[in-house]
Amino acid sequence: MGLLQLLKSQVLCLLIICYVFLASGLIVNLLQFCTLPLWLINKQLARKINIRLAYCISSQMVATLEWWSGTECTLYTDPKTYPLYGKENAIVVLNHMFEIDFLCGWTFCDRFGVLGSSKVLAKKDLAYVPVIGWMWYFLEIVFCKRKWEEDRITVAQSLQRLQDYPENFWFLLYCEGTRFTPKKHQISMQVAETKGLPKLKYHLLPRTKGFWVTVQNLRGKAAAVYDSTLNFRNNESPTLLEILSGKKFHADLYVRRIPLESIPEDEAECAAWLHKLYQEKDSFQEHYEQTGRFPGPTLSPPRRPWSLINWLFWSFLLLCPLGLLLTQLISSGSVFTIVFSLVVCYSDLTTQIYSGSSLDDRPD
Ligand SMILES: CC/C=C\C/C=C\C/C=C\C/C=C\C/C=C\C/C=C\CCC(=O)SCCNC(=O)CCNC(=O)[C@H](O)C(C)(C)COP(=O)(O)OP(=O)(O)OC[C@H]1O[C@@H](n2cnc3c(N)ncnc32)[C@H](O)[C@@H]1OP(=O)(O)O
Ligand SMILES: CCCCCCCC/C=C\CCCCCCCC(=O)OC[C@@H](O)COP(=O)(O)O
Repeated sequence: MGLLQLLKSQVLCLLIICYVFLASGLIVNLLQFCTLPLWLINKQLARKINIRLAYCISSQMVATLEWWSGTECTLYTDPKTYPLYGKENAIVVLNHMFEIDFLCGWTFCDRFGVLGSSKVLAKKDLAYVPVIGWMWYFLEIVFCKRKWEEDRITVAQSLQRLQDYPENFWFLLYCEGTRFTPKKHQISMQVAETKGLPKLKYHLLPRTKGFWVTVQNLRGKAAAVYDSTLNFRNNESPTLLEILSGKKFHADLYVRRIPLESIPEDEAECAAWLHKLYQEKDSFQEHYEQTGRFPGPTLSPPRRPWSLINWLFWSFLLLCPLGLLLTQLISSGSVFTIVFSLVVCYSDLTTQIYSGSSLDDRPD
């Protein structure tokens, strides 16, 4: 492990990153709250301001992936459709296999200039998470309770509200509804069997209702579905903690642009279409497994400096007062200072010992 890598893996660095994220996030949430009266006067302006405020939060996580961990992202796609990315509204269908798949999605959003405005069909519980969940409330993120009797109305209404959204957005849909685990896979393949559907090896059986309601309600607004399949090189499954510890990975994303008009309007036909899509997605994963790459040409959209600039700005703003406070505490020599310093040093030491052994003991 190099010196820089060792430095990045210190608990103190993790604490600093989380402090900047939480403190800046709560400030942004407060600013978002202050835009409430504006929604009554000028809704489109309020939306545009909230897009920029949301960027301040989500781009910090993007910066940790791109600039702190140095993770690289390669896009496999048709060069003819590439110029359209970021220039139109789209529904993104992504496999849900990795802890940080949403973060890789955000990275691509940033590279195509739609990070602040991008949306997701998220479970309702996430709306109550401070910083991210509160930010999403002002971004008009669509939440579902995963109870179709209720969702069919509320999800459709939330999607209809996006018809006059003033900026381009990508709407992310994890049709599998939950992250892949062998146990969930086994259950969902039992459902596939009872429905007479072909088995999938790398995906859970997609939930078709959310996809159908999204396509129907975004017709005329979204131009296409971006069928996206994500994988990491060397069979790795990165965690958020590893990214925050500065560990580098290489993500590969395979994207196919499918015009929205080509998707059937009828619910049953649309469901059958989605099942077929997931069978194709499964074959792309099989291709990756066999060859270590997705089919077709590769492109590497460059990372942009804005996420880093935003991160440095908030770090400067929030770490300067903290530094001053700590200097004052140390010079006062209070008991608190000594206890705090000891706790930080101790946790740093134990993490080094643990990470040293656990990383080295990992199987190849
Ligand atoms: C160029 C670059 C391109 C791309 C870049 C990539 C991405 C970037 C894009 C945007 C990024 C933006 C934001 C991302 C940020 C963060 C995201 C983070 C978190 C969000 C993650 C979540 O919260 S996922 C959970 C919530 N979402 C979903 O659940 C969506 C999928 N679900 C549905 O659609 C559901 O249908 C529903 C929620 C609408 C309703 O659910 P409900 O449970 O009520 O109904 P069902 O659908 O289950 O209907 C019952 C039918 O299901 C069958 N069944 C039963 N058991 C199973 C099973 N185990 N598997 C499959 N099916 C099952 C049952 O038989 C019923 O069948 P029917 O025939 O009657 O339909
Ligand atoms: C600058 C970096 C600062 C780092 C601070 C870390 C704080 C991280 C805080 C928030 C991240 C929120 C991301 C939310 C996305 C999580 C994905 C997710 O939760 O998917 C749920 C889905 O699978 C369904 O799950 P279940 O079926 O219920 O199981």
